[in-house]
Amino acid sequence: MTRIAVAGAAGRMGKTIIEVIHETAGVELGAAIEVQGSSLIGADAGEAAGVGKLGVAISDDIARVAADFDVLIDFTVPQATMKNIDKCREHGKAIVIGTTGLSDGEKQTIREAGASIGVVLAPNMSAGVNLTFKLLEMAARAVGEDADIEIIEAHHREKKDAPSGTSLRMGEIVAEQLGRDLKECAIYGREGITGPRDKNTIGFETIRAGDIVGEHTVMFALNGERIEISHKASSRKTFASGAVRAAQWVQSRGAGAFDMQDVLGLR
Ligand SMILES: NC(=O)C1=CN([C@@H]2O[C@H](COP(=O)(O)OP(=O)(O)OC[C@H]3O[C@@H](n4cnc5c(N)ncnc54)[C@H](OP(=O)(O)O)[C@@H]3O)[C@@H](O)[C@H]2O)C=CC1
Ligand SMILES: O=C(O)C1=N[C@H](C(=O)O)C[C@H](O)C1
Repeated sequence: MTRIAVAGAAGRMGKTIIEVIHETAGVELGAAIEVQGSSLIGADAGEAAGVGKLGVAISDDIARVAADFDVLIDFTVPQATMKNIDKCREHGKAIVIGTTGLSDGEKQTIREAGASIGVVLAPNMSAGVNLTFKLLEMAARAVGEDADIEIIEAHHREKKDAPSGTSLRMGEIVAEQLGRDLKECAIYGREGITGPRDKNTIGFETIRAGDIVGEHTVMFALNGERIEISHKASSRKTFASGAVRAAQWVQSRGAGAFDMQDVLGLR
């Protein structure tokens, strides 16, 4: 049995993860964490998630519930994730991180925690997106040098970070295959007299609208044809199921820094 704690328990992803834990054999909700001052501290996490009473009160202090879980799943904000990684290190707990908008330095600190605890960090926990990453490697190798490459992503109106963590990872994968540095070749949106397109750039377009769960398209445009590799998520359960699977996987792995390619055996 894997006992899971959920950070950001009252958030969109936190509630969905609690729902998936409730529906999945071999896992149980051990603890639920929310930000200090939240009106839901002390409330039942199952009731807050809409699945009925689970007997787990939402806490604002990981230290106080450390004996109740094996793996923390964190879908919050970078500032909270960085505090949670320290707490997990302190208490010897594995962690699965889905939070996006992390800086390069923050990602490096998270990976370094893998020296003492199990860490899975991935901007997208869906099996479909992780398969898409492999297709992008193939497409970039086959036509990337000759193509104009554009990455288009769409998410709900409440999303805090842009471009999405997934689209940035897609850009990195394509750039790596082409021997380019994404930091130098990325163009984020266009406006004004931009002139003709520089062939070596990778463009990003961001849409924020309505309740879109998460959509990503990478376009490889050539003369006379174009290839579009797309993924469209229609339910947050696809991410939540991946996160729960990662929690079970990392519990049996021990220390190390991993991503969903490792969890899904796609490396
Ligand atoms: N890797 C993946 O597969 C996916 C990643 N994501 C990412 O997950 C993150 C969360 O997304 P989403 O659920 O939509 O966002 P929400 O804003 O709905 O949820 C975030 C939750 O974290 C809470 N929170 C903030 N600070 C803390 C803290 N210190 N301790 C505990 N909880 C805290 C927030 O509380 P409050 O609102 O009170 O501030 C909120 O309830 C984003 O970075 C998003 O991009 C999303 C989907 C899939
Ligand atoms: O905030 C979201 O909702 C999502 N964020 C992730 C990202 O930034 O890539 C993944 C997913 O598309 C949903």
